[in-house]
Amino acid sequence: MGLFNAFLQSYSSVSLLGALLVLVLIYLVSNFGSQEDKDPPGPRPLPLLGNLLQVDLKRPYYSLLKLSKKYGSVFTIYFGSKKVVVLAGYKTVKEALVHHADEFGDRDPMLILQDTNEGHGVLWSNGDSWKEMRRFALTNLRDFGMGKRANESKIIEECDYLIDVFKKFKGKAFDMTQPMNYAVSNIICSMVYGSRFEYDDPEFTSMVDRANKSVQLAGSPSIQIYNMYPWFGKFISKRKEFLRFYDANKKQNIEMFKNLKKTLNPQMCRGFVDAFLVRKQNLEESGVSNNHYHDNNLLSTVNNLFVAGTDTTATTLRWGLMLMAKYPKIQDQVQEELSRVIGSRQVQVEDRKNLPFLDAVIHETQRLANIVPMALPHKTSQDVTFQGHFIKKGTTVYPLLTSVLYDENEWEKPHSFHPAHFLDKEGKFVKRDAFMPFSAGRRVCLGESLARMELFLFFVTLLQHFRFTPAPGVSEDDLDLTPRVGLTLNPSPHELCAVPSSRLSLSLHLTHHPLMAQCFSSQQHRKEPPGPRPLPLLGNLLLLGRKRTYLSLMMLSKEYGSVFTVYFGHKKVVVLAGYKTVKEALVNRAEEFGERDSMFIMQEASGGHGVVWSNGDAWKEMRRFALTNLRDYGMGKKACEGKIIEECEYLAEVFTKFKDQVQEELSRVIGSRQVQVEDRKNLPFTDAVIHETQRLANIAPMALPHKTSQDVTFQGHFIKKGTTVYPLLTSVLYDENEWEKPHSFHPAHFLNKEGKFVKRDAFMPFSAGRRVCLGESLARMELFIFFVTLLQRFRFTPAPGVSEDDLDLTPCVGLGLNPPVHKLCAVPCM
Ligand code: HEM
Repeated sequence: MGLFNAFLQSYSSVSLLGALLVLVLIYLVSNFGSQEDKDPPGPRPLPLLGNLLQVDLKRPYYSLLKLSKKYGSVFTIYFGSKKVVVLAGYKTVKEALVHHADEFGDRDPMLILQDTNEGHGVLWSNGDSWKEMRRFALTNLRDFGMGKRANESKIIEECDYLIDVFKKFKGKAFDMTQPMNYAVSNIICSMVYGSRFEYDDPEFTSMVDRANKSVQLAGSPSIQIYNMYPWFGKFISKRKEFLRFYDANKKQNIEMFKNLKKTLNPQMCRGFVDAFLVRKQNLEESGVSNNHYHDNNLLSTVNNLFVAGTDTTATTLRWGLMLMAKYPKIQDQVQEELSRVIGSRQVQVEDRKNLPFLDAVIHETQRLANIVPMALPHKTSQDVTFQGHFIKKGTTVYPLLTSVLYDENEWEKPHSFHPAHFLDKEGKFVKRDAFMPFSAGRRVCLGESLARMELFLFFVTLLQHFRFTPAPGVSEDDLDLTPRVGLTLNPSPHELCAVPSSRLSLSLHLTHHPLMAQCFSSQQHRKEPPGPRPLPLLGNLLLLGRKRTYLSLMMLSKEYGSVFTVYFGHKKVVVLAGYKTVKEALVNRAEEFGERDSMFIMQEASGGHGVVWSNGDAWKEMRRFALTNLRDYGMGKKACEGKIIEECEYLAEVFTKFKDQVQEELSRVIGSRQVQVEDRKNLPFTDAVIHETQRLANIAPMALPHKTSQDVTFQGHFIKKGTTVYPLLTSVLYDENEWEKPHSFHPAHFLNKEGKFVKRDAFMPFSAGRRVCLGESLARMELFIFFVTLLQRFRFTPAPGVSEDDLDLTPCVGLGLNPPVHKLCAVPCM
């Protein structure tokens, strides 16, 4: 039925008859459909139509699943005259894609995508060009943050924008497709173009809308007919629409490339496009012609990343929210786990391991949503004998991912939404082999790590802020899970309500938890943190060393514990000491301890503006803007590396002026190559030395003063809203429970027995939580490159006449701890 409907949608009956006649003639002169002995079995094809009568073109994956029950896990089917081998079930798909990765690893582009991509790019290409583009895209997307921490804050920031949009609907029902697409698209855009876009920027929104519509069109029955019978092309209106969208996005991309080219700085690539243009330029300059870095590959690869990076993840998220609305009890469980484990603080990727139920729900959403049901068509790169069947080189192969994700031998309840598929008896998360929504093998999804991070952060943040329900008048049962037709499976059009879950309801929720209930009841006693008795006017000033307040506070913490009160004159201050306490306050209770308390002098100077000394919405906006823009200008990215290396050169020049060594000898010896950030992983000892320097130097010993944003009960103590709080970072970096030799310079703190670098939780020189240093990634990169470059070129020694022991490590007084005034020799290395 689907087939004939598709015909009737697209043709007049006269042209249809004419076309059928042509097909009959072609069939008669061909030996179509003749089966070889060892061909995989399959239903007998009809002339011209092949097996189209057995396939519902609106849901071909579903028909193939049914056919696999009859013909087994490797079978042949004819889409018109096109012979296709279908692989079904986890074991078979895995065996083909993973164990015979090369043989089954080529792509068979559908005709409509061959027309537009012409064998370029990464999705629909093959051979050396595909290999080079895939490698280049992977390397560069990783450099621009894919799967890394750098991306985490970008995604979290984008969640904030999305939340603002959702809030505007004030709990009323709306279609979430567009805002979700824009938010997700911005993540790939910032990696590809180097910037995000506003949701009301018509250039951006039209590009996303067109991409989304194209994916839907590419899976429509009439375009499938075109893929099988190209002769009908000009009669198919959806094909024309698809090509129109493709051309419009192509034009827009060409315009964007032009603009990026105008401002291109090879030392500072903003994103994938810059990196590509620089590579292209370098190859041209060195006279290498005939390479893969040409405009067509740029255009197709960017388009592929843009489409694949937007549609898939946004669709999965919409399925997730719809499933939450349909199964409110599961949503309850997710939100209970969220409030118990992270409360209202900002989520981090690291939290995933402590949120097994939520993780299971995301995995189960991906499994059931099954958004790429037949993967993308593969092709055999050579003759293969597989499970006793012969498959000729060049045969189209569909790895039927539906049959893996719904495999009855692998899943207990393959057709239900059952998060327990991913939980063991103790409620711990368990991986499942047959979880294969990203496919596997050579053509496995290139954006898997990015998608996984996005799904987690977006999903958690949305569920922290909203409760999702069906539109008024629609029951949970009415929510229809039948997917819309398309190349990827979207939910059918629907609206949901995103009802803001107020902080109050979160807190109320929390009081049900025994630990929290304990806190709430102790609040009634208003037990303030202990501390030394203050004198009138002076407070505890006599106890606080004038120069090294942080050391006095360390001493006081030994007496009064990890949360204590101290009076700076008449100003009451609560001090937090030790890794566990500081982390609990700044990370787990980020909101309550996240305000800045201005020092009077800073308040006078800054007027409460800017990002360090401000609070409220102004701070939020400035921090977000500064972070986005510093990142756009390279912070924490490869783009920054070149800039820092350049600066090292200037510094090295200054240093060498003080020595009488010959410049020429210097450059010859250091002529070895320049360090790169990537080298860090191969320099564990250097890395440990840098970390240990930061730990021991402890340059921000009391962080900057915080302030409670509301009344807080913390570790049994009551702290009033507006109280100044000092997270005593010294007490974290020198915590005797955390460090083996807290007061010595001991790089081994960061090395395991094999000499490999190990992270330490109590390494917190940048502080943590809401007010964590905004420039952490930049600083870490600078420290590494400066330090390594200087040590590559110089040996540092005390000034003549000063012994190593004479070098005094007592820091200078100041807001940050500087080394005391001293001179060193920078002796150029051989
Ligand atoms: C939930 C999200 C996603 C899902 C379920 C998904 C799934 C898939 C699947 C099934 C394939 C086809 C694999 C095959 O042919 O065997 C694929 C390919 C691909 N995906 Fe994804 N994907 C997702 C997100 C992303 C993102 C965010 C990006 C952006 C970088 C991306 C980029 C690609 C590319 C470039 C390919 C083609 C790889 C090649 O042919 O070598 N995907 N994806």
